[in-house]
Amino acid sequence: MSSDITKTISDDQRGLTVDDANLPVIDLSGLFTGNPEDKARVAAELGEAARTSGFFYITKHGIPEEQIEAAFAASKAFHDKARPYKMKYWSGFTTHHRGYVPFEENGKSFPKSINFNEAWDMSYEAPEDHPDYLHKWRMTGPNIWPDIPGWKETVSGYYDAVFDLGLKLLDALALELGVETEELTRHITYPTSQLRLLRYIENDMPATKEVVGIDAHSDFECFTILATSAPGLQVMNADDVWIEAPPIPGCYVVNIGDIFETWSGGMFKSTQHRVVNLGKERYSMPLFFGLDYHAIVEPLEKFRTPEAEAKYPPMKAGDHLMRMSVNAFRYMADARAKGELVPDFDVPDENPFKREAKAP
Ligand SMILES: O=C(O)CCC(=O)C(=O)O
Ligand SMILES: [Fe+2]
Repeated sequence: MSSDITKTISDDQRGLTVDDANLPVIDLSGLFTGNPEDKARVAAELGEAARTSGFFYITKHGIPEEQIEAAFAASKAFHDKARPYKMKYWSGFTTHHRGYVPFEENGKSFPKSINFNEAWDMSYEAPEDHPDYLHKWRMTGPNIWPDIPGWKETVSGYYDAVFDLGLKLLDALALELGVETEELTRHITYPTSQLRLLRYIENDMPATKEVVGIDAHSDFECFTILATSAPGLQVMNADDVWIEAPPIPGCYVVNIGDIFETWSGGMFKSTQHRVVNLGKERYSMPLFFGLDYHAIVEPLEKFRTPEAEAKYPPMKAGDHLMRMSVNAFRYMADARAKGELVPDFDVPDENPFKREAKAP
């Protein structure tokens, strides 16, 4: 297998390049000065981006480059292990989605369509007597860890740093929406905020609608803070056109998710995005900043117009995550088929937050 082959990329997998499209880069340093005017300025920029494309880069975010590199290195150290080692930590051994997700678990139509990625998944640490852990299938509970020396410390330290950054962003976005931060943070005690350590697998298949790095989707939580090692990511802009979002040194990519779209009554956009199958090994680390499983999500009071209420009926944050995960991970679909996972919510074929791209 070679990574320097000329790839066949079908037309529907192409995007505008950064030269043709406008990608906001927002300097967050104003969130760390303690000066309310600085914070308001950053919040206004975040709001502008969240209302238009729902997607932006952030720089001066306060997380040291070495810490991000160490987390990438930990991801590579795990993914470089042999398959039998990785399968000892298969997420299918858990009922709260922790550990290793091999690529053939991805998507409900494998092998007709292939998402060429594998992942290590962890989330907010919750105790083993947490009622939602005992209940099962609620994405809540203790993490598991591979027995690689220092790995847990590196990855959990990274998680904590990005989680804290998420709280800062949440606070700024609350200001921008004109609501008390507490109105949002009251839903966060043991959140289902997952960190994925993704590796996209080298392959010489073409890039088509069926063969992708990750299929087009929106994220299900408040927003996502994403570090990437290489090109491949595309995001849908405000005109529903795909644009390439390559890594920019020192920056994270942030996209608004389904929860913020709902809270804002549709004013903030939950960004559709995908990773094209460029066939090269690629690493990425999204942290999906979410809420407690049982948090009820609906338009915030000030955005509760009749249209918004009709479009965004109340949903449980965790049910939304689970109904999407049941379709996304084969072991969950299997558990459901065997009657071990019995959803007490509807499982639609498609995410109601999906938007289609304009024809290329
Ligand atoms: O790898 C990336 O750049 C994006 C990953 C992603 O969209 C996801 O895991 O939800
Ligand atoms: Fe995503």
